Amino acid sequence: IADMPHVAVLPGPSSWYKDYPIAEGARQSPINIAPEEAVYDHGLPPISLHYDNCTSTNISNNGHSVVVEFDDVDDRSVIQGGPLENAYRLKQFHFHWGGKGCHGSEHTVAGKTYTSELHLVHWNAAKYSSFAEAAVAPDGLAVLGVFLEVRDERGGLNKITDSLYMVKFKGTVTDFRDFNPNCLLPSSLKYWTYPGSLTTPPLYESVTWIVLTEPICVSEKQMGKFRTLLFNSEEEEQRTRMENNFRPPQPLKGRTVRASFK
Ligand SMILES: NS(=O)(=O)/N=C1/NCCO1
Ligand SMILES: [Zn+2]
Repeated sequence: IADMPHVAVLPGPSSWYKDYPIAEGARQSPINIAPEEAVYDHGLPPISLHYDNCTSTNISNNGHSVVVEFDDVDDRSVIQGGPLENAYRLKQFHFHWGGKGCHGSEHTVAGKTYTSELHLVHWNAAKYSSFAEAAVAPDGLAVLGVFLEVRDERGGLNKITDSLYMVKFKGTVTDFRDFNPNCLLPSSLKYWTYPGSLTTPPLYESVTWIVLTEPICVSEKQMGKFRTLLFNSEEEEQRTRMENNFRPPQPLKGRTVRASFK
């Protein structure tokens, strides 16, 4: 036994149900979006994003992704409209990506995967007094999903990719001020929306998903910088590249995906 190999097995999505039974719940995310099955809802207003006064504070590696956090003490940066009854406050954004190649997104569109997916996480501060309280409420969170596909470089992403070397290891964080996520949005705000969950443990079924149909383009070089991040902390001997940090699509279980467009 003493000479057992030190192979750390990362508990992947397929074993999360053991610690988080909700993993097999009725409104889990991500899902495969089938555009032909989506129901156009003419009652769905456009979504409106107010990020101009947003205050980014830091960028960090939490061992699952790279996260940019925002000051969420007031409604200076919110998403509203669309399927949302209230304004939801921007708390953080992060990404999911693959290894080399075109997989890496969490949601898929008619089975198509993208190289990455950006999640802008917001919480319902009109009804709840903290992110933690909102995170366990069925209408507590709203996550805006943006697909990234490999083509030309996206200028607005460079401030992030040029900072990644400072958060290489799990548990590292560094100041990251004056970043406005408007520069990471596509020209169209056409979206699909459905009731879902966090895609990472604890997988709470508290997310109204708003997934934009139009991807943004990023370069292979920019994606390569995400893959220089590590899952491990500097103290650990293991050096495992941070990639394929996406959960695969989950059963729809009778949910309807609504489209904001015909
Ligand atoms: N991938 S996700 O559903 O946005 N997951 C989380 N976890 C904390 C905030 O957003
Ligand atoms: Zn995410």
